[in-house]
Amino acid sequence: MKGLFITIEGPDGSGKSTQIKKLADYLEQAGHAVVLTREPGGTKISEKIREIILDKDNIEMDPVTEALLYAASRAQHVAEVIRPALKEGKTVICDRFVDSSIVYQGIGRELGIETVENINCIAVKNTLPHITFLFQLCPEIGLGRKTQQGEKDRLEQEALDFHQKVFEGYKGLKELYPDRIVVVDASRSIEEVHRDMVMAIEKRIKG
Ligand SMILES: Nc1ncnc2c1ncn2[C@@H]1O[C@H](COP(=O)(O)OP(=O)(O)OP(=O)(O)O)[C@@H](O)[C@H]1O
Ligand SMILES: Cc1cn([C@H]2C[C@H](O)[C@@H](COP(=O)(O)O)O2)c(=O)[nH]c1=O
Repeated sequence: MKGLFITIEGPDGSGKSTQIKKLADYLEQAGHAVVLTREPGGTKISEKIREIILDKDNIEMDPVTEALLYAASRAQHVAEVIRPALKEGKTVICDRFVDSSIVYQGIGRELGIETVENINCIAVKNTLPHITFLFQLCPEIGLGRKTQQGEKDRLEQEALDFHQKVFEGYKGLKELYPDRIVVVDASRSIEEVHRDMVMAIEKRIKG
C-alpha cells in the first residue's frame, strides 16, 4: 500500500462531508492525487447496497443482515476503488469506513465489536486507514444540523437513544486504535475544524 489512506468518522451531521471537500482541495493544491469516496457507496454495486440499507421506507432489517450489507458494500469498494488507488500511490479520503460498522452495528445494534471486526476482516483484508479523523459532536446538535436536509434515511430515523449510543461508542474508539485516530471537536466553526485537520495531516506526512 503506497498511498495515504485517510478516513473521516463521526455521528450523523457532525460535518464530515463539509470537511472532506475542504481537505481534498487542500491536498490537491499541495500536489496530491486525491480520490474522494464514501461508505456505504463508492462503486455501482456499493451504491445499490446503500439504497437498500438506507431506504427511507424503513423496512425492518435484522442487525446481522445490516452488518453484512455494510461489509459487502465495503468489500466491493475496497477491491474496486480503494486498494487500486493506494497501489498507484494516490491519497484516498473516505467518508466513513470500518469504524462506522464497529460503532453503529457493534455498539448501536449491540452485535459486539469483535463480531463486527470479524465480519469486516474478510471485506478489507489488510487495507486499513493510516489516519482517521474522529469528529465528536453530540447527537442533539448533529441531528439538529441535518433537519433542513429533507427526508431522513433509515439510520437517521432511529430514536435519540440509538444516536446517543453511537456518540458514546465513538468516544471509546481512540482507546481501541490510539495510533491512527485523531479526535476533532466538531462543535467549532468550519474553518477551525479544517485548520486542525490540516495541522494533523502535515504532522503525519512530515513524520
Ligand atoms: N462546523 C460546523 N458548524 C455548523 N454547521 C456545520 C458545520 N459543519 C457542517 N455544518 C452543516 O451541518 C450540516 C451537516 O453537515 P455535513 O453534511 O457535512 O455532515 P455529515 O457528518 O457529512 O453528515 P452525515 O454523516 O449525516 O452525512 C450541513 O448543513 C453543513 O452545512
Ligand atoms: C459505513 C457505515 C455507515 N453506517 C451508517 C451511518 C449513517 O447513518 C449512514 C450513512 O449515511 P451518510 O449520510 O453517508 O453518513 O449509515 C453504518 O451504520 N455502518 C457503516 O458501516
